[in-house]
Amino acid sequence: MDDLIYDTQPQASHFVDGAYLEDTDGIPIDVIYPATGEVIGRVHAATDEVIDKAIESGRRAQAEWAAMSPRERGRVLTRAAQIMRERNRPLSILETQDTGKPLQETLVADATSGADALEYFGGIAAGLTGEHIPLGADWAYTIREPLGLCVGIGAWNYPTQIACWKAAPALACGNAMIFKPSETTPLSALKVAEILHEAGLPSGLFNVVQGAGEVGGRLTTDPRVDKVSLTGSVPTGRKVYAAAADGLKHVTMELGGKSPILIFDDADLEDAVGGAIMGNFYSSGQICSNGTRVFVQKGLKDRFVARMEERLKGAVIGDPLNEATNFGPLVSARQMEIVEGYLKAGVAEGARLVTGGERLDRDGFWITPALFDGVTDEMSIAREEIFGPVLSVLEFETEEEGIARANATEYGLSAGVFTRDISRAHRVIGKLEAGTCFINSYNDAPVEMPFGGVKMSGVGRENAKAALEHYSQLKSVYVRMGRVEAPF
Ligand SMILES: NC(=O)c1ccc[n+]([C@@H]2O[C@H](COP(=O)([O-])OP(=O)(O)OC[C@H]3O[C@@H](n4cnc5c(N)ncnc54)[C@H](O)[C@@H]3O)[C@@H](O)[C@H]2O)c1
Ligand SMILES: O=CCc1c[nH]cn1
Repeated sequence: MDDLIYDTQPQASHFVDGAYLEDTDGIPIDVIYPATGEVIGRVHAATDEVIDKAIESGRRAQAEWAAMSPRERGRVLTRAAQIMRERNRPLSILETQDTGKPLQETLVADATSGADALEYFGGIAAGLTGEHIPLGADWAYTIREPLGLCVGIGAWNYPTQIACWKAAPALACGNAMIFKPSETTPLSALKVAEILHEAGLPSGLFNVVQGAGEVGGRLTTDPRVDKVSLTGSVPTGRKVYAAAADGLKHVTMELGGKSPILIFDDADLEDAVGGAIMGNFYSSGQICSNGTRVFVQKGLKDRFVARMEERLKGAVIGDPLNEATNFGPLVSARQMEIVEGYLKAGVAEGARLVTGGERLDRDGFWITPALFDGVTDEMSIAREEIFGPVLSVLEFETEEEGIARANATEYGLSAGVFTRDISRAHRVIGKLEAGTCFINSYNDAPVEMPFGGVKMSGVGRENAKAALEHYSQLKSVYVRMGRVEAPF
């Protein structure tokens, strides 16, 4: 499979009912390679006819899929995982072309993460059982049933991973899914659909339709849809959650963050710097869980900043398809403008730009990794999600102060602690208001661990056994063994 290269112009815009589907009446969407700004493909947003076909085929297929044994469903997912692994390189190249992320990253974090999810949920599908509840002479039992037709709506930073993190638990539980990728990165989800069908997934169970927020909105509000799972920003999450609530639909909301990393004086400096690099500059800083507020205790702060500046010289910025490159462009001109705006705001508000933050004089959307020191809590770079390569260092003195300042945000996606004092590590993590936490590490996202946020960062969890709760519902059955006693 290593010689397989996918065409960046897909066969058609949508994948519906087991086949590619085109309808050029839909609004055209150009696919732009972020490293050069070139148009490398074009898709069309789904028309009402495409959406209707996706919904109808999904509902039809779901009824039969739910009637299969969970083990049979799991086998299809496991096979898809295997195909995905075999095609990791061409899938990674396509992901790099879609997102601009370096191939060095996409080879290890995108299709591989998608395959992990398919394998994990394929493996535990057979364990989807209810429970027996003894009630003296009588008893009850529960059955874990699917929700029906689920809609997945993706962000642009991890297109393959997001499609698989949603599809794998949904399908394992016996649901169908319609997935709408971000309009910025429409390519990879089509490959996920191809692979699932090649692995034996019946037609209609995983449909991909293209489009922007308007298509997402139509899917969210359609009464034939039972659940909506969004990965996106908080403003979009508010809209989608509200629209879904009107139909009392189930939701999963994987939203944005402004996560803290607390680095104590006793931390291993190299690990702390490495963790902060993983939490700020991987994927050019475009990761929801990034720890962009790096609180460093006073005794270590200057050494931390100096060492970070030094290690940032190791960023290899260049052609993302060259495996030596470890830092790529931002996903779009719009995202680059947003980041530039925050860089200017940081300087204007009095933070010290230690290094980076330069726009490169070349085609594409390039900004070098930026390190700010002397950041204070009220600055916009410390309060708002930037979603770009901008690390802010904030100094703190005591544990209590660090925790209070870390929690002073409406977000609650992730948090990290670096310290050699293991009691302190657990004590601090216990007090941090975040859904996904790390001790002496940052940004690991294994499928075995639940992923998601608290406060404005989200509702529900992806991955692990926890995801099954969000793609299934319990039916309770009371069983009377004796006669029914009634008052009359
Ligand atoms: N928590 C997580 O797991 C996670 C993961 C990745 C990204 N994110 C977040 O995503 C954001 C970046 O991604 P983005 O710019 O693509 O986000 P976005 O909110 O702009 O868009 C996300 C998706 O929602 C769709 N959408 C927009 N308006 C809609 C509406 N009214 N109804 C239905 N769908 C609508 C978009 O077309 C896109 O597919 C960041 O805030 C980041 O933190 C969160
Ligand atoms: O972007 C958010 C999800 C994620 C975190 N780490 C890898 N993917």
